[in-house]
Amino acid sequence: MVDHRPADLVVTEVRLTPVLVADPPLLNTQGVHQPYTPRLIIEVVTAGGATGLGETYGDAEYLALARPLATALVGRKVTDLNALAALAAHVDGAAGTAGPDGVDAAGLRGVRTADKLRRSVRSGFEVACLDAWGHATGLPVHALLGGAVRDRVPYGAYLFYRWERHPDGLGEPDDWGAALDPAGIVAQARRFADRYGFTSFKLKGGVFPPDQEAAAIRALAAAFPGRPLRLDPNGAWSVPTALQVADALADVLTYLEDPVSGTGAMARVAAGTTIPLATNMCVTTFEELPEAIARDAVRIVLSDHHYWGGLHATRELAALCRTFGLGLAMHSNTHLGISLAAMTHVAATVPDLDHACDTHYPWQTEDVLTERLAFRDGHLDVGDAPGLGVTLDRDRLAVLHHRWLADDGTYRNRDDAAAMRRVHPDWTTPPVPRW
Ligand SMILES: O=C([O-])C(=O)C[C@H](O)[C@@H](O)C(=O)[O-]
Ligand SMILES: [Mg+2]
Repeated sequence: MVDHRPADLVVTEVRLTPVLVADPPLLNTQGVHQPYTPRLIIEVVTAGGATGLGETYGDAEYLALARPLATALVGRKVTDLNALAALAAHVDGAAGTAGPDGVDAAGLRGVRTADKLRRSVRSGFEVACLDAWGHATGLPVHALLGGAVRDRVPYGAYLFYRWERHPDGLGEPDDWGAALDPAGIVAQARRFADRYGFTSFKLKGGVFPPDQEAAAIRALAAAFPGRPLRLDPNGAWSVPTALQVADALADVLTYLEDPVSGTGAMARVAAGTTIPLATNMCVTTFEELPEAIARDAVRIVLSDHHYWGGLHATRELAALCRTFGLGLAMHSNTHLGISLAAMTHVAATVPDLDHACDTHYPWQTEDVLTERLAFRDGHLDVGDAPGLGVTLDRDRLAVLHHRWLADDGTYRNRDDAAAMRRVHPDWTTPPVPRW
């Protein structure tokens, strides 16, 4: 272990860098991804000279909470992680910026509460502290969480209906091409399988009428016999529609993800199908767990360390899932390599990781790391490098930050419905249930 004095672990500086990251025109039930999506990169510097990296959502409401937390963290130790929650709660009170509770309209993030916003911000700081602590001591983050129980973490292909390009030539072009029907989805899945070795496939649904999406799942089942398949319409269906689709796909789906909106509706679907239901929408906070468990609404919780408040909180969630017989896997939104590395470290420490984790990462052609994380046979190696095991590329960070600075505000908050209006001027977020 590297020699260090406790004083070396004191935070002397926190740098916040909002960035805009290129994102392809991926479709979901609310609209289409913007050409650029906001993320926040957090750097924590210690007295001993270690620097730690964290990443979280970068929309304005997250930045507003991150700024006072960055100031409050200076003078604390990077090991002081149990105090981070109180610190985050305090700065929230001072800033008064958490906004009203309700349902998140951008990016299908489930319930929106002040506490969840605080947790999402805090998660990026916790990861940065763990990374700095790891660099100071020579230990990987998974060791600081109690140790890895696996040496590689499985990920799945996250399939999206998509356009070839963003309208008006905006954004950064890629060579994936359009995917708007079963053949396009199968071609996309093949490319994911060939390039990354993924053997599980999740289709983002809620875009086309359910029979078309069921046909895409059937086509995937024919192309990849016996492989785990999932369908996620982000709560866009009614209970009867969900039951029909579940019935039609019972022999091929590993699980159905958020077919309907709300715990009550999920419980009604769960009671009428043998397919396990998974969620990253009706259970995204600890407060939502008791009702979901009591009503047997979900079998699998798709954790997202941002929502839940960080890597330690994810392990608390894992313990609760284990206690109540729920499966655990991991959800992903548009993110960069720092968050993917953080996910991988925590996933490595969770004994019961029941399914391959989701990740958007292959869709992101840009990163702020010197070296992209590389999937091998559908897995990421856990590794024993200090901290998260990743290195910041300052030049790339500056480019993506400059894009954020140059933006007139159009992309600083993710809004998939607004992005859709560029093509369909009358588009509004469809009411739920949509079908
Ligand atoms: O599994 C999910 O529900 C998601 O990943 C939510 C995301 O916002 C996804 O739908 C997206 O980015 O369009
Ligand atoms: Mg989902």
